[in-house]
Amino acid sequence: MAFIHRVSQSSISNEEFRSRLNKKYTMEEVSKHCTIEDCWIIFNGIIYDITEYLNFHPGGKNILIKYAGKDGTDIFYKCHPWVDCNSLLKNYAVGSLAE
Ligand code: HEM
Repeated sequence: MAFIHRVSQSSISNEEFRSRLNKKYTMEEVSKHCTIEDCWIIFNGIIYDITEYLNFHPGGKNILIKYAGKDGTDIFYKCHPWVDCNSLLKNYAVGSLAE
């Protein structure tokens, strides 16, 4: 199953993860990545490029694409507070939100 396959991949090192977070993006920049070919989402201040993950999301891509280029934190917790987003999307981190 595609989803199981993806989560069994090894993830990037903590060092690599931290260095990605050093890259800061403004909300304005994030909002440009709002299409099915180029889809970013913010979760707890971390920006993820979920373009590939759209195909694996168990809730489907249509529901997720509504939050493309936006902050998905609140809706994420409403839909599935038990899901460990940070570890699922670790490999897709591209940066963090500029203050
Ligand atoms: C980008 C971060 C997200 C990740 C990593 C993620 C991950 C997941 C996972 C792992 C499940 C399966 C949960 C389970 O069966 O226990 C799921 C289901 C679901 N997700 Fe997400 N999700 C994300 C964002 C969202 C957002 C923003 C929404 C709402 C707009 C959403 C709506 C749903 C819904 C409705 C289901 C349930 C599908 C069903 O019961 O068939 N997800 N998601």
